[in-house]
Amino acid sequence: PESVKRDWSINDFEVGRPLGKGKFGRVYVARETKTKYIVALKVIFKEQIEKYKLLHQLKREMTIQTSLHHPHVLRLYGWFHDAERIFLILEYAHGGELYGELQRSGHFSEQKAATYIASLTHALAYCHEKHVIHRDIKPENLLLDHEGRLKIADFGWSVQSTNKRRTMCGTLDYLAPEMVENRPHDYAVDNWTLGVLCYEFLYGSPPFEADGQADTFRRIMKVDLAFPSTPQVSAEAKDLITLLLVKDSAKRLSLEKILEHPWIVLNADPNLI
Ligand SMILES: Clc1cnc2c(Nc3ccc(N4CCOCC4)cc3)nc(-c3cccnc3)cn12
Repeated sequence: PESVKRDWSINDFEVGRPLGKGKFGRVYVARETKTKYIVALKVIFKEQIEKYKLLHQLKREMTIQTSLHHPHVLRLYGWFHDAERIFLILEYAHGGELYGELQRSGHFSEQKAATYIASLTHALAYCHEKHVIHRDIKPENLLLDHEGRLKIADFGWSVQSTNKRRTMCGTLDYLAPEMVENRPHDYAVDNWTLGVLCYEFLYGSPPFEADGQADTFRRIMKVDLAFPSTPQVSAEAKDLITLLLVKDSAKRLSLEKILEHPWIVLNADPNLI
């Protein structure tokens, strides 16, 4: 859209309520004055970026995010800055946080979980094609559009919403063993994360959750995977999770094979993928 070439300023927007706040700033819903187009405006304070020496990472993340055009990846339309703040002009996800929906419902149906996993798999296949890995996917970074379509909304600046939430920066829950051990990681970390998310969508909490980070670390390294007896989950779903939560990254089910897995084929809603 025309946003790509124009240089924007805060005067082009009527800023609405805050959607969430985080370490680096806040996200607001906003309306572009001329077109009345609704966007999300993410405000990042420069002194925070300088203090944590994150300008390089921010630039890299923004360059990546601007180049990604996929129905399941939240768009970054552009950005501008003033003396003390950087503003990111983002696609507004009308449906809010997937995490909120998971908290409210406890766990998702197999159809909803399979649809979200299929959407994520397509988005990750696209990201890998563009040589983008480790999108740091966790429920906190997943949003929904007005039709309930999943949007990956992360470029490293995940924000904690106003509703109660676990400490995001601390959680190891979604990291693959090679990440946790700080070994070189490749695309397959995202396949592991899909296994963690699939489990969490179906059971309501991640598979290696533990009281302390050290215990979570141990459970991840051991791949200490157990399936509770409730809620009732199909054998196919457990099969897919087991094929993804494999310590040897080379042996994890590929993104293509995930989309061919019987549980996905039988349960994912083709209209929402
Ligand atoms: Cl980036 C970006 C684009 N769109 C959003 C968005 N959208 C959104 C829509 C609707 C509702 N509500 C709908 C009615 O019930 C209450 C919530 C919330 C968020 N939220 C956040 C967000 C939310 C929480 C914490 N940190 C960020 C970031 N976003």
